[in-house]
Amino acid sequence: MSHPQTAISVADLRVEYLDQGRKVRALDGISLEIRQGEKVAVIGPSGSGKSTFIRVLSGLVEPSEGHVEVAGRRLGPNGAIPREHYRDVGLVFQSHGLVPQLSARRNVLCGRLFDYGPAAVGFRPEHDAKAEEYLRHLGLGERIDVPVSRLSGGERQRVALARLLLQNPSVALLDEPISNLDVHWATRAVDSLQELRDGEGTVVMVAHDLDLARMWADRVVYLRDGRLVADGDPDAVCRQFEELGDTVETSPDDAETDGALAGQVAGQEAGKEEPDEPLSPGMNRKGFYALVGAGLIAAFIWAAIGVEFSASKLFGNLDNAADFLGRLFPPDFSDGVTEPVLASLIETIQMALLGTSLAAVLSLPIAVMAARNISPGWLRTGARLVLNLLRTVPSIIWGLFFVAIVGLGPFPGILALTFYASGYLGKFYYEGIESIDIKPLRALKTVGAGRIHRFRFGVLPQVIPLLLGYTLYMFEYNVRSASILGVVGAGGIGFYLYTYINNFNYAKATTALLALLVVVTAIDALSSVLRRRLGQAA
Ligand SMILES: Nc1ncnc2c1ncn2[C@@H]1O[C@H](COP(=O)(O)OP(=O)(O)OP(=O)(O)O)[C@@H](O)[C@H]1O
Repeated sequence: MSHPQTAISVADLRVEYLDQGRKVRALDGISLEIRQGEKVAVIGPSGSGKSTFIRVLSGLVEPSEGHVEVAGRRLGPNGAIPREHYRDVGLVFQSHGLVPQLSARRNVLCGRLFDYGPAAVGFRPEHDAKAEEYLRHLGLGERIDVPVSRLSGGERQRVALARLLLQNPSVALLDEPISNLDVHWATRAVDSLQELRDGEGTVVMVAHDLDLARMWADRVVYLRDGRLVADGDPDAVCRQFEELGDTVETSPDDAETDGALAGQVAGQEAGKEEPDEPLSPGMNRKGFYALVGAGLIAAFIWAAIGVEFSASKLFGNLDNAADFLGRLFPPDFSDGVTEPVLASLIETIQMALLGTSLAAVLSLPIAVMAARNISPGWLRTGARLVLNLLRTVPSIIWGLFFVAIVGLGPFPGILALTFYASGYLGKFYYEGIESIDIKPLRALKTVGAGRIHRFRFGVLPQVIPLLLGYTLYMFEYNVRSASILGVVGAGGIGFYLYTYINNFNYAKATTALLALLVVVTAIDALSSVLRRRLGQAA
């Protein structure tokens, strides 16, 4: 254990990344100590290892070698970071790590999640008041309850800083936190860092502005090619930096090394553009697409020959077609037809509504179990198997099964729709859950949020609009599916369609089809408006 006044202790730190099988050394033998309360700026040209340094101190990237101790806790190698670590250590990335769907206020409040139990409802008034005070101080008084997705890059940076202030950690680590701010707000932002732990907070900040580093920092650390070039008095170190002719560039927003972290976490390279290189020896991308195209054409020909597909069969029977179409019109609108058609149409919609709602309830837990980013492998495999099975059986076959079990009527139809739609909804849901942005989740973890908090504040706001959209789409689809279940006696308008056509009452069948067309078109229009709204809310 180091001296109690030491906030950060690093000895002989080395970090290597694996980049397409090659080792890239990002940090190479860094040793330094930072005392509690010190304000340290880290400078260096692009690629010198500044972000990696911050990430190692935060516990997000493991050191390959060396000793790292932050806020009295030894980090890595291969050591899990306890949640308590993130009460003492706060982080701000250039890519903010905010939850876009939540308001600025709620994002800031997430900085205190550590103080709340998983089932807590609402935040304490004193935290709310403080969150508001910090947002106002940083010039966001008018934007407090606006979702972060509608804020500019600079505004988001200020929200992330306000969250750090509310978290009030003893060690604050910031990676280019003010790159999008003008001088006025940048100065105010760095000044506000003095408030952390009543001035006793330790701050390590990657800085791209040498003037700001000179003005604000007690000490400047200068990295180059992963090595420590200088460490000490801000004026002297910045002068050395200028004399060496280095330049500090701001990392492009969002493309910053968050990708680096993803690479580490997933064990694969990230944040690198895929080059247009040969896909396998001797084949480039164009050759690959030509091969795929030829394969598709061959598959089409194979299928057409297999089923004796021939356009001449249709055109050779044009007389029959004309005769059939002639008998469809005019539709029969007599009461004896419209009344049962309308009643069965209403039943069809009711079946689709119930089937879709039950499917949503049934498939959501299965989807959570099937999502790669949430569930362990063994559970995932089982859950996906269940969803595949549900999807494999067509709705009409489910209808036959349930008619055999519970008898004729709309009830077996509802069960058939529930089972069939669960297979699809479950797949849509888990793909939706897998597509969420994990940066905000990671950021929530770094303010000490537990699993349930991360799900409530990080996953749900992102997926709810998406899942509602899928469910609406499924309802739309189920109205169509429900319209054929009557063929097997499982309720809905299909019964009349089937009976009319079987008895050659084509004019009556046309009436039923027209009624169905009107309803399906209206539901399509309504559902696409609703889905568009949900998309905007997302
Ligand atoms: N996930 C990764 N995989 C492979 N190499 C990586 C990865 N992340 C970073 N590197 C490499 O490690 C070195 C240090 O990168 P780092 O992002 O820490 O530097 P930086 O000083 O923060 O750069 P910048 O100012 O451009 O953000 C660079 O050579 C970079 O290409």
